[in-house]
Amino acid sequence: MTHDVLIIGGGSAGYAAARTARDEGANVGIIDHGPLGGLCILRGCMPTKTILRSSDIIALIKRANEFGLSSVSPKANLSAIIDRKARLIGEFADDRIQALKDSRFTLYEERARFVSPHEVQVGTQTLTAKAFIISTGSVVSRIPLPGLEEVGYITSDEALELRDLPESMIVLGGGAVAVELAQFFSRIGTKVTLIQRSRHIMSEGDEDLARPVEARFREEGMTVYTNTQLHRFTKNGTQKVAHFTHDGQEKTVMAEIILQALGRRPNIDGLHLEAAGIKTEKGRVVVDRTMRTNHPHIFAVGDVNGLHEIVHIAIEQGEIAGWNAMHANDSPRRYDDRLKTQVVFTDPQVASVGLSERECRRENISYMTASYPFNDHGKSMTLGETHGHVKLLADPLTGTLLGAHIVGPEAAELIHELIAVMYFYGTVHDLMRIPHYHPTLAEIITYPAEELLGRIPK
Ligand SMILES: Cc1cc2nc3c(=O)[nH]c(=O)nc-3n(C[C@H](O)[C@H](O)[C@H](O)COP(=O)(O)OP(=O)(O)OC[C@H]3O[C@@H](n4cnc5c(N)ncnc54)[C@H](O)[C@@H]3O)c2cc1C
Ligand SMILES: NC(=O)c1ccc[n+]([C@@H]2O[C@H](COP(=O)([O-])OP(=O)(O)OC[C@H]3O[C@@H](n4cnc5c(N)ncnc54)[C@H](O)[C@@H]3O)[C@@H](O)[C@H]2O)c1
Repeated sequence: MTHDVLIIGGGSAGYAAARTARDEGANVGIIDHGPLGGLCILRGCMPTKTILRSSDIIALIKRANEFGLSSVSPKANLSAIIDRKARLIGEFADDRIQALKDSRFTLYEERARFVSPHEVQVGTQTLTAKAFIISTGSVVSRIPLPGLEEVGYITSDEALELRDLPESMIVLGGGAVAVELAQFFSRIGTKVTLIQRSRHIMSEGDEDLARPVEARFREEGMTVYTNTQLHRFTKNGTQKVAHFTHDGQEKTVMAEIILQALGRRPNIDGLHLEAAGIKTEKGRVVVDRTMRTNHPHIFAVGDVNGLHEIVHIAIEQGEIAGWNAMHANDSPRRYDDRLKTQVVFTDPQVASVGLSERECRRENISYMTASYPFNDHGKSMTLGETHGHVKLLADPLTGTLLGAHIVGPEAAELIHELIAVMYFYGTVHDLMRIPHYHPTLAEIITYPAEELLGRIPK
């Protein structure tokens, strides 16, 4: 069987590529061994955000007194939370499965492997195509820490299926998976200890964004160790024990369950990329800005290229590859990460777009920055949501926004004004001219903008 475009992996990136290539007139084949639906829907973005809603609500109910309401002692029913998640995820997955099975595509529910740069084996069939788009996603990294495999652990996959509330949990790591799930379990009643190697959680971002989240975690009763080195894991009866160094001191922590959230790696297992001569580097498929691999007719998009494991970026890359695959002789579309955005859905939320201070320093980019705290902002005070701040980075001469970062209430929503302004190469002057309703959380953006405006040479 021959196709114009063959997509290997029908998750968010692959489906976006398939739809785009189809709209450009391609005869598209999609190969996915299943379960169909993709990480974001089945075990990523959507299930985590669904269960976090329950833990956010319970945390707010526990603060009833603060708002002049009689206190209540809510209790979480983890099994019911998982039922709600399963119901919603089932609906989201059904929509995606229907779309993949649409007659506009040919769906092969098989595992794919390359036989040559122009052929892919699925079951007993060999498929050929003018272009291939690899979108096989990522898998949890196995980290060789002594004793960890032997004592056993769960990953985010199993954490999203637990029905009995663990009494205690050690969370390894301080990335997005670790912090979102750590706060979920802590808020619904598990005694959580989070162990992070770097000096602060969410170590890819600026330190000032992590500190308010760590403070909130500790206030809520979580134990957070940063700046650690994990040594080994042992068992004490049914308890699992982590042995580590913290600030130079030997420590041990015991818990019923270990959640291993030490990162994911591109999923190239069993694809036989070598049979097609596709270049990889540190386990990721190497691509250029047009999403092409070292073969111009083979593309790789989403988590499998290891650029950013974020779903809207996976979709954007899929659309770029789907279009480029059908326009080999036109000027190619390119992926641009100027507006790279990430949100972590803790409370307070953390949202970033564009450059961080760390990136500006590393790349020698001149910038000026100003921050404003939510605990001095009227609307957040009325809401009782005063953790965190807004930080803007701008060009010191022109005031053009280079990056924007929010740690605080509704950061995930608030960041979109800044994404829009940056999309149009807007400046701090623009932020001051755009009307902001009073009293809103969004008004806070004007305070650091005003400070930066005052620093621009007249
Ligand atoms: C717990 C968690 C929470 C997350 N939360 C968020 C969030 O809130 N926001 C956000 O932006 N991102 C989030 N992410 C990241 C996001 O889910 C991923 O970046 C995104 O889903 C990746 O999409 P993809 O299309 O690259 O891969 P996937 O969706 O994983 O698709 C890969 C597909 O390839 C198929 N496949 C694999 N190998 C083969 C093969 N050999 N042959 C045939 N088919 C194959 C698989 O069955 C799968 O359907 C989260 C991730 C995790 C783990
Ligand atoms: N809200 C969101 O958008 C969201 C939510 C969850 C996941 N994701 C995406 O999924 C991807 C995977 O997330 P993740 O949190 O699993 O990975 P990650 O790479 O973001 O974090 C892994 C953490 O483990 C630590 N670590 C790694 N090896 C270690 C070792 N040997 N000892 C001690 N610590 C070690 C790292 O310092 C880091 O803090 C991320 O890229 C993230 O963007 C996004």
